[in-house]
Order: sequence, then structure tokens, then C-alpha cells
Amino acid sequence: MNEKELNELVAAGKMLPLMEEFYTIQGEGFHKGTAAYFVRIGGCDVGCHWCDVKESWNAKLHPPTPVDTIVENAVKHSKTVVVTGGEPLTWDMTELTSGLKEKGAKIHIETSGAYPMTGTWDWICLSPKKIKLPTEEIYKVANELKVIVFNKHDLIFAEEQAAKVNDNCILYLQPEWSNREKVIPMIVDYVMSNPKWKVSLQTHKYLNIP
Ligand SMILES: C[S@@+](CC[C@H](N)C(=O)[O-])C[C@H]1O[C@@H](n2cnc3c(N)ncnc32)[C@H](O)[C@@H]1O
Ligand SMILES: Nc1nc2[nH]cc(C(=O)O)c2c(=O)[nH]1
Ligand code: SF4
Ligand SMILES: [Mg+2]
Repeated sequence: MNEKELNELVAAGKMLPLMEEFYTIQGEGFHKGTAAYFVRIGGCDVGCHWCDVKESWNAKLHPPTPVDTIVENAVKHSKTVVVTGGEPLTWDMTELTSGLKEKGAKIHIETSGAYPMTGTWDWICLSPKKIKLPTEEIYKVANELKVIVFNKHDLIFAEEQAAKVNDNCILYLQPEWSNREKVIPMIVDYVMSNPKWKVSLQTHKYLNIP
């Protein structure tokens, strides 16, 4: 296959730049503690300075992989599949999610929401970023809002984002990992004063698992 044909298949969401896939325990948010198969799709141009997977950003470093292959492999391991990245909504997620759905998987997404929603999801974790805000449509369908707190201003941003989500959306504040010692006390105080929020930790990092 030549490069043009490959690019067309990727643009159609029939192939995706796969960075890694692994069976682990969901570490964050509402489903933390639950076994799930993670599919990490390369490509992101949001550019969070504290991103913990910067190796994912350049899609060209990750081989275009047929969606059927991703699906077959994922459902061998788990009935719950978490699609993450990179920014998965960089790509058209229609084929991937319909393939997984056909095999009976529950499909979750981790997204910044910065690009148009594609695909059909059982659980949407929206983690908005100031530098590239979510599209309006995703606030209506997000199941959880997970705001990363690096400094005090992120709490103001968190409230602005909470004002935009639907009434059923569960609200989380998650410490930015490298700054956790500084921000955890701030988050704890904030959640006690504003109990509509819950704390989310990256528990997989404490457990030393992927
Ligand atoms: C690597 S991102 C990939 C999915 C998508 N691009 C996004 O940002 O939601 C997966 C999750 O990790 C969070 N995250 C990334 N770097 C982090 C860090 N240093 N500390 C805490 N959470 C982080 C993101 O906000 C997101 O919720
Ligand atoms: N165990 C585990 N849980 C996670 N929840 C969200 C993650 C992500 O990078 O999207 C992640 C991850 O990388 N590992
Ligand atoms: S949007 Fe997600 S993958 Fe992209 S830089 Fe930010 S945390 Fe990293
Ligand atoms: Mg992660």
C-alpha cells in the first residue's frame, strides 16, 4: 500500500496510529479499580506542558493499524475497552467503536474534547484543557468531567467547565502528577468546601502498573 492509500484509510478511521495497548486496571475517575483493556492511539496537538504521554503526540511515530486488528485483540482480553491517546478524537472513531460494539464490548473514551465527537460510547471522560477548549457538543454527553489541577487557577477553570456540563456529569479534580505534593492539600480543602466535586488520583501510578 502506498502512503496516499494509507493516509486515506486513516482519514476514514479504518486504520489508526496505534501507540500501545495493554490490559490493566483503570486508575482514574469513576471506573478506577476496574480491569480494562487500554488502546492508546497516537496523535495529539493540544500540547499540555505536563502531559504524561508526550511520546504519543507525533502520530507518524505510531504504525497505522487496521481497526479490525485492534478490535480482535482488545476483545480477547476484556469486555471493557478504554480508548485513549494521544487525543483519540483527532481521528474518526466510528469504525473502531462500531467494531467493538459488534463484539459486545463496553467502550470508554478518555478525551480532551478538543475535536468533534465521533463514535458511539458507553462512557465519556471529558478532561478539558484551557489551551484548546472542548467543542460545545461534548459537554452535553460527558459522563464525567475530570479537571487536572496544576495550580490554583485550575480550580477557577474547573468551575467554568462544570457550569457547562450536563446535570448527570460527575465532577472530579485530579492532581497533576509532578506537582501532586503541592496541589493535593489544595484539592482536599476545595472538595471539603465544595462537595459537588470528588477527588480522582492516578492510582495506577501508586500501584506501579501501566
Ligand atoms: C494522556 S491523556 C489522553 C487522553 C486525552 N488526550 C485527554 O487529555 O483527556 C489521559 C488522561 O490523563 C490525564 N493526564 C495527562 N497527564 C497528566 C498528569 N501529568 N497528571 C495528571 N493527569 C494527567 C489527562 O488529563 C487525561 O485525563
Ligand atoms: N491504569 C491506567 N489508567 C488510566 N486512566 C486513564 C489513562 C490514560 O492515560 O488515558 C490511564 C492509564 O494510562 N493507565
Ligand atoms: S490533550 Fe491529553 S494527550 Fe494531548 S497533551 Fe493534553 S494530556 Fe496529553
Ligand atoms: Mg495515563
